[in-house]
Amino acid sequence: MSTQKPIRRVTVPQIAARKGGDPIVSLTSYHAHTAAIVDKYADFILVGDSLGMVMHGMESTVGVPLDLMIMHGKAVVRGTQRALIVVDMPFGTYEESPAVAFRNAARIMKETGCGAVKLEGGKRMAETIHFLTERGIPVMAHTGLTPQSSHVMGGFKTQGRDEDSWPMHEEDAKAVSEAGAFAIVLEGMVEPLAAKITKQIAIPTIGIGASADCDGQILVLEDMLGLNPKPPKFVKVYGDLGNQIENAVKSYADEVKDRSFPSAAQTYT
Ligand SMILES: Nc1nc(=O)c2c([nH]1)NC[C@@H]1CN(c3ccc(C(=O)N[C@@H](CCC(=O)O)C(=O)O)cc3)CN21
Ligand SMILES: CC(C)C(=O)C(=O)O
Ligand SMILES: [Mg+2]
Repeated sequence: MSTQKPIRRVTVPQIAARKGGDPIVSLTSYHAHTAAIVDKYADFILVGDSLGMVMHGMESTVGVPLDLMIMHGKAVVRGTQRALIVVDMPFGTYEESPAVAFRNAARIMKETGCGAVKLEGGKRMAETIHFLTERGIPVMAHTGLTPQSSHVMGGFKTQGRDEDSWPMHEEDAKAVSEAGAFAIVLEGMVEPLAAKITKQIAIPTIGIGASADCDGQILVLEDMLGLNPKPPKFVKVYGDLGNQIENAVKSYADEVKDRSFPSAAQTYT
């Protein structure tokens, strides 16, 4: 029998209470073994729908199925014990009505064991965010550059370049905060707008391509590890995994060809 006490995960209220406090650390993860590493350092881990592009080679996040989010969500929950796990609701699973959103969010939570869901949209999603949170589903909001709307926006476009659009972005953030979201991702917006919104609203802002003044930051893990050959400008590359993987694969290929792999250590006698 293990005497080790189970480690309790970071809770939604603990994240919400970090407004204006110690910066919230978060990364995406789609995979059990990498999530186990991220779990030691992140307050929450996002199973993002960017997995469609990163893991499955899709051109956008629009084609990501709910079942795929659930499969990767399960993998990350199994691989972790400490961080709060947040799973993205994919395009088409929440926009139609609060009732449809509830049905799909409840499925995500029951089947993965995650602690919260995230969905894209400001004012227009406020009613749905209220509906979910009133019924026991914590919601992280996501405004600014919302990749699921890339077909309407004409691509992945930085938001707030034109100061006339600032009031709209400020109202979006205020609306989701008042609707009950416990935190909000601000993606791809000019720095002063993200800083302004962070000061105005009561919930923590999590920046990606936004501002160092946000209450926390998030990046796509594979981007910051150096696996994405063409990362967006807002990514800081902390690792060199692309080259490390290539060198390892090349060594393996060489050793297979010259029969130095497997050697005695890797064979059953
Ligand atoms: N690997 C990956 N990383 C991400 O951060 C990410 C995804 N995938 N998929 C979903 C969205 C899409 N994201 C993106 C993708 C590209 C740009 C991009 O190319 N931006 C331009 C700026 C364009 C402008 O200024 O309007 C850039 O040069 O960085 C931005 C966000 C962020 N998310
Ligand atoms: C970039 C983050 C915020 C995201 O939504 C994702 O990875 O899908
Ligand atoms: Mg996403």
